[in-house]
Order: sequence, then structure tokens, then C-alpha cells
Amino acid sequence: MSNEAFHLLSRGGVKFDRKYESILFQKGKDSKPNQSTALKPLEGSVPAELDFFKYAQGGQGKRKQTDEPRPEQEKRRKLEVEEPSDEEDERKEETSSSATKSSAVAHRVTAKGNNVPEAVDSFEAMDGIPSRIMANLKTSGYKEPTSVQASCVPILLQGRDLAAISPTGTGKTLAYLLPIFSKLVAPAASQSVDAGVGVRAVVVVPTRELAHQIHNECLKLAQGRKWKIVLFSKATANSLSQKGARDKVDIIISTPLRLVAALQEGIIELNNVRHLVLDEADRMLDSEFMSQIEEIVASCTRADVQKMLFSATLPAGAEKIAMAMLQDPVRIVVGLKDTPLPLITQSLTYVADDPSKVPSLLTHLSQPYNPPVLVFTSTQTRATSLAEELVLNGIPNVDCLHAGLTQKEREDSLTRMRKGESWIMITTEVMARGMDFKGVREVINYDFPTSVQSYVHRIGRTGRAGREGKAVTFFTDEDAPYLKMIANVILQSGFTVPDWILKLPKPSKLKRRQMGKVKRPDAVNPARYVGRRDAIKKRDMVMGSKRRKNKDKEDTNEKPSD
Ligand SMILES: Nc1ncnc2c1ncn2[C@@H]1O[C@H](COP(=O)(O)OP(=O)(O)OP(=O)(O)O)[C@@H](O)[C@H]1O
Repeated sequence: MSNEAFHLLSRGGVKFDRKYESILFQKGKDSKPNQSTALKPLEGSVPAELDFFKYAQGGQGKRKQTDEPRPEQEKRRKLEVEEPSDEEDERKEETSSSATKSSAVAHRVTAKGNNVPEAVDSFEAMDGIPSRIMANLKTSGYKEPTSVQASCVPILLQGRDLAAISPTGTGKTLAYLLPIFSKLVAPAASQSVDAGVGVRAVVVVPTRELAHQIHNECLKLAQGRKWKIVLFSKATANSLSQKGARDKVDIIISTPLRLVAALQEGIIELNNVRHLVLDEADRMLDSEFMSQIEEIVASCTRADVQKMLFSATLPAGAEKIAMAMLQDPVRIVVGLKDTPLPLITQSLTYVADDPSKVPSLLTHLSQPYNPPVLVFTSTQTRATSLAEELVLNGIPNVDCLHAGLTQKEREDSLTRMRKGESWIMITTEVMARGMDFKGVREVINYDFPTSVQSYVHRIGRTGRAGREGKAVTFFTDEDAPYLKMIANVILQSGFTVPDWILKLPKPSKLKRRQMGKVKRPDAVNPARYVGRRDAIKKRDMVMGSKRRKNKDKEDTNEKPSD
């Protein structure tokens, strides 16, 4: 199906109902849908100790009553400096016979390092934030720091290297942007600071979409002054090819590939960089990006370059590499490492085999649901195939976003998503990390996640900024060997899983590595695939027959007439 035809069909003549928009996107309003709509608000409220965003406005009506800070919460926000513990890559085996784990996953912050600066409870108490930046925080609606911000900003303002692990949607972006802007003090072009020559801060992220989103966050803090913040792309890199054009760049946000390409072409230097951020650090340090990251780090030659690593997950292997990159680092962990927020209600759904998934999803979508829903598949072809399948089954406002689309198509999909025009967004791992759509109420893992980290990040697209969300994971017989790993994550977040899953044997190391390599067919509906093959065969036969007839005619016409 052509992209254009797909969008025409996927809209299916259905107009986006403003009623839904108000439910999804208006901050701070009671999200009470009209009884006649298909939407129902999610049940339940957030226990105080789990409310990472206790000051944040918005979300469900029930939560609004908990907005007032309470003394016991204040106490909990105190940074606990812990003795170093032996972190393991693997989650602890659940020894209890019960399938239920207490939901009391304490809201705690643990810190490791020498002379760790104290956490502070307000932006005002953070030493060294310029008044303009402070004003911009307020106009952007950031009233009080989240836990990760309260802990990390004071550390970063002191110029310390940092590795921070905090659950998805808890405000890590601001936790590093705020100190960067504050330490840079003013735009390089303003000449009121000793800015040196060349870019002063670099943020490296795994995808273009995330770079774009972080660029937008930068613009919020940059309001009112002429900061030069560059979202690095082929075009912007070329525009910096004249040395003078890049002398006064304040911040660059880039993917590793793009930045390394520019370094190799000699159209950027990083010898004036004072702050380097690796966001989604464990992804940045995996085998795909590692050599590029090494090159970027080696190019930041200033002796006092401050390095910061942020992620919601940091397995032991990646953490070891990370810590070796940092000097006299502080390590901050908010909540439980590699564990999703309990705001996200998680469940597992058995769907037998791959062909059974489409009907299962259709059944799921025949129930009332809260759009937009994010659906993760394992490959680009499967994402396209599933999107087509849903459209053909009459599901309205289906969209698709994966790395196989053109940049324009990716941008258009994101715009539709942000505007609330997409109700079901089918995607791949490209959207799993960092993307912040406040309105996403539900994530469906149509294809089983490729690792525990992939699971944590995928489902972290919902339950953001203190809102509640729901995550459903389909599993087939093929996924059974990996089921227990995800079940343990679900338990750790305080939800229940059936006893039989807990009794499954623990997968070997080799098996765990194979988790992301399960082969799945390109087409999600094999029947449609067969049908399509038959149609192509029939079309070829008809064409062949036409060609033969035409040839016969030509032969007849060529015969000399009597
Ligand atoms: N202090 C704050 N008060 C209110 N909202 C905030 C605050 N800080 C951040 N937010 C909002 O919280 C949401 C999540 O923030 P952000 O994208 O930085 O999360 P994250 O921890 O980086 O998530 P991920 O791990 O998925 O990348 C954003 O919409 C952001 O605007």
C-alpha cells in the first residue's frame, strides 16, 4: 500500500473529535469524558511514596487532590547516601511462593561517591541558576524539581561527573539541561562570558526524534536570549562548515553517527566542549554506538570537561564502562534500578502463536480504549504490515512510525501523534527510548520486547510526568523462555503475575542473549500474505495472457493481406 493511500485509508473519513483532545491534552483539567464516548479514565490513584511528580499539576482528577506537598514526602526526598552495593545485572530470583509482591517500592534516592552534594527541594535553593533561566523554568510550568532533578542538579552545578539512573518520564532531560544552561551562564555571542571558541556543550542521543525533542526542551530554557542551540543534521552540519559559523555555538544535540561524520569531515571540533551528556547511556554504550562514543569522548579534549550519563536503565556491564569514563563520579539511582514506575499497570497476555496476535489485538481494540495507544513490533516490515492490517479491519486513525520511513514521513507521523490525530501508533524500537508524549495512556507490546531494558523503556512511553498508564505485553509459546525475565520486572514494580510463570526455569545467559533475536514473519497476517501472493500470480497470468493476445494480433496484422 502506498504511503499516501495508507494515510487516506487510515483516516477512514473519521474526523478527530475535539472531545478526545480535551481529555488527552489539556493539562490540569478533570479528564471526565462524556459517557457516550469510548473513553474511560483509568482507575486508581498514586500512592504518596510513589508520586515522583507530587508537585506536578494535571493527570487524573483523583491525583489533583494529592498535589499539596506533605511532610512525610518531604522527609523521603532526603538523599540517602548508601554504602556501595554489589549491583547485579540480573534481577533477583523471586523466592517467595506468592505471586504478589508488595507494591511498596519505596520512593528513594541512593547516592554513591565522594562528598556528594545534598539534594534540594526547590529550584530557588539550587545555587547558581541565573535569574533568566529561573524565569524560563516558571513560564515553562516547572514549579518544583522532581526527585532526579533535586538530586542531580546540585551535583552537576558543582561541576561533578555523574551517572544517573531514574525511571522513565521522571524529568531527566531537565536534570541535565538546567545545570548546563546555568554553567554556560549566557550565550557565547553575548561576550559577557569567557566562552572560548567553538561549541561548549554536547548532548548525544540515539535517535533523531529524541534529539528534536531535547532541542525543543532547550528552546524553553533559552527564551529571551540568543542562545545558539543546534539540532545537528546534515543540513545544519553543512551550515556550520565555515569556521566562523561554529565559533559561537552554545549547545549541539546530535545522534552519535551524525556527530562522528562531522568530526571526520572536519566540519566540527569539540575541543571547547565543557559539558558532555550521554542520554540513554546504556544504549549509547552498547556495541552499535560504542566506537562512535569513544571517538566523541576522545574529541572533547578539555581537561575539565564534565561528563554526565543518564538513563532509566543501566545494566552492570554498561555501568562498568560508564563509570570508567567518569572522573570522581557520583552515581545516583532514583527508585529501583531497571524498574518501571508503579504508575504503569502492567500485564501479560497469552496469544499462542504469531497468527493469533492480529485477532487478539482486534479484540483488545474492540473494547473501550484511551487513545493514543502505542503498539510496538519487532521490525519495520511488521510495523507496516500491522498498520495495514488494522486499517483493512476498519480501525480508525492508525499511524506508523519506524526508521525505514523518510525523515519527512517520520516527522509527519510525530506531528499527527502530538496533535492527537493518531489513535493507534504502530512503531518499533526507534520510539522506545526517551520520546515524551504526555497523552499516551497505553502501550501494547505486540511483539515481545528484545530485552528487559527494551521492556522498561517501551512501557515507559506511558505513565509520564506523574500520569497513570497501562502496558499490555502479548506473548506466544516462542516467547516462553524469556517470560520469566519480564515477569520479574512486573513483580518488582508491585504487580502480580500468574504463579506458573514464576515456576518457569530461569533462562541461561545464552538464552537471554537470544531474546532479541526471535525470528518473526514479515507479514503479521499470513492469510493476507498468501492472498497477496495469489493476487500477484493472477495478475501476472492475466498480463501474460494479454501480452500473448497482443502478440498474436500483431502477428496477424503483419501478415500480408490477400
Ligand atoms: N519539574 C518538573 N515539573 C513538572 N513536569 C516536569 C518537570 N520536569 C520534567 N517534567 C515533564 O516530565 C515529562 C518527562 O520528562 P523527560 O522526558 O525529561 O523524562 P525522562 O526521565 O528523560 O524519561 P525517559 O527515560 O523516557 O527519557 C516531560 O513532559 C517534562 O516536561
